[in-house]
Amino acid sequence: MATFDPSILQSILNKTKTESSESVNLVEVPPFQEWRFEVAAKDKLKLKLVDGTAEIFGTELSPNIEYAFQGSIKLCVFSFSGCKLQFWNCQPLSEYVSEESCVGQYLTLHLGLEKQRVVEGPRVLVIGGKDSGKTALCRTLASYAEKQDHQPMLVNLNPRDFQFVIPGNLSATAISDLLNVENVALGESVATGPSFYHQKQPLAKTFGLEKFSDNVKLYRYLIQQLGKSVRRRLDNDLKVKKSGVIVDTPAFTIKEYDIIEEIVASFNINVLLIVGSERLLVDLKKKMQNPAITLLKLNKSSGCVDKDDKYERELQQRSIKEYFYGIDRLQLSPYSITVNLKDFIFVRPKETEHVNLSFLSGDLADDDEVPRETVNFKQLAERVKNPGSDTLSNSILSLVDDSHIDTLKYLNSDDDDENLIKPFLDSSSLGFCYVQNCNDEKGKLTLLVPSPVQQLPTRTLLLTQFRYHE
Ligand SMILES: Nc1ncnc2c1ncn2[C@@H]1O[C@H](COP(=O)(O)OP(=O)(O)OP(=O)(O)O)[C@@H](O)[C@H]1O
Repeated sequence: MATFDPSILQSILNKTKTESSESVNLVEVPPFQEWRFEVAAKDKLKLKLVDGTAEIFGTELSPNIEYAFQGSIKLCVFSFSGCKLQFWNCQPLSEYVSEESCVGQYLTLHLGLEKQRVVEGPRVLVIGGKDSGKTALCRTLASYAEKQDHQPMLVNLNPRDFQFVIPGNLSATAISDLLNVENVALGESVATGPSFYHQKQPLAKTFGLEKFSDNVKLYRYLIQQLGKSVRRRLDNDLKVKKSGVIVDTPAFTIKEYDIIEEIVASFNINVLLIVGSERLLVDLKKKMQNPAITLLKLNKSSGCVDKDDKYERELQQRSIKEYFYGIDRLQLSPYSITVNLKDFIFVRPKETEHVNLSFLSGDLADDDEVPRETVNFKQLAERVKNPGSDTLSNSILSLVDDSHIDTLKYLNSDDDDENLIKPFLDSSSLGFCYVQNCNDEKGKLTLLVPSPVQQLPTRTLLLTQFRYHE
């Protein structure tokens, strides 16, 4: 007969996760630890904070409110004081409580940045390897600052990512209220309609391509343009200026040093955070001689999950869906509008051939420089000649703010002058629409737009590389 082992009973009693009924699970998160979970693509996990305090990447959860996390999501709930969470509706793909949270480190960093928030707040640039937790860190820092009544500018320079906009954009948003943890794009914007929280108004420059390397010159030009707009905002809004700027980026290596320099100059960066790569820190220290910039290395969280291409595409499609249709708790009603093709100017970014610079042993080709005065706009974007269903079907279009451009002049001419491209690239996006149907015979285009409009607020549509299928 088997003997009773008291350690088994002890381990059952110690287990932090217990099934309190058939379908509702309880997780206990000890202080300074985090519960990491992953939800499968087709599932929806419901979650409630039933005791203590908890946050997701810096955004506090409200007690006893039901949160829904739609599939394909990898997150963690951290607690400073310890908490109890209930979850139900589906079993996560994986879940565990980890003692190895990086939040203590993020908090120390936040307190350091907080000291700089006197007249002009810190301008922070976050760089690091792919999936090293750059976005999680930026979200956390922005949320902590917001909690202390600041309004930091959260800037996203990763065109594969999306913050209050859809993918393909470089954006800057003043964070004036909680981020929406249920929404993959962090929340609704003024363009999409109602919101739980104070609506965010992202400033977006449409890049339109998926990877920054698809057209480095255009990418760098838009960084300069966004930097200018952010500086204007800081000059006109003392609260935002005092709060500072937090810049999220794609995975750069030292080979992209010229782009890093471009960002540093455009956003007047004074704190450079390198996540998880000592090598990158050492290389940057060698190249960056500016004493006004503080370089700091942060550890990569052991919770970071690799996002493969398929997963990123799923998230991108979801962000587009949520842009038009909202989330479960706050469903939006987009509108269809039919317009004449001939009434619009279509511009699209040019995809340039990928140049492999790795053979240059870390130094960049001179050709890659974008001297500010001598940009050749023909290399950045082009006018779409004869737009029709073959080019437009299912595409995502950016509504370019052309209020200051004499668009009639361009509509009535086939001119491919490079001066034509510049004003459009210098403009911001007013929002996005999706091509539901393009009737070549009738010359009509049916678009899905987020808000009800009699007519589109622009005559210029920027055709992105992104497609959406309902
Ligand atoms: N502590 C954590 N626990 C669980 N999941 C986490 C944690 N930190 C990050 N993640 C997840 O790991 C993935 C990678 O993190 P994140 O997107 O922040 O990295 P990134 O460096 O910004 O990625 P990219 O290089 O694509 O820009 C994301 O799905 C994120 O939600």
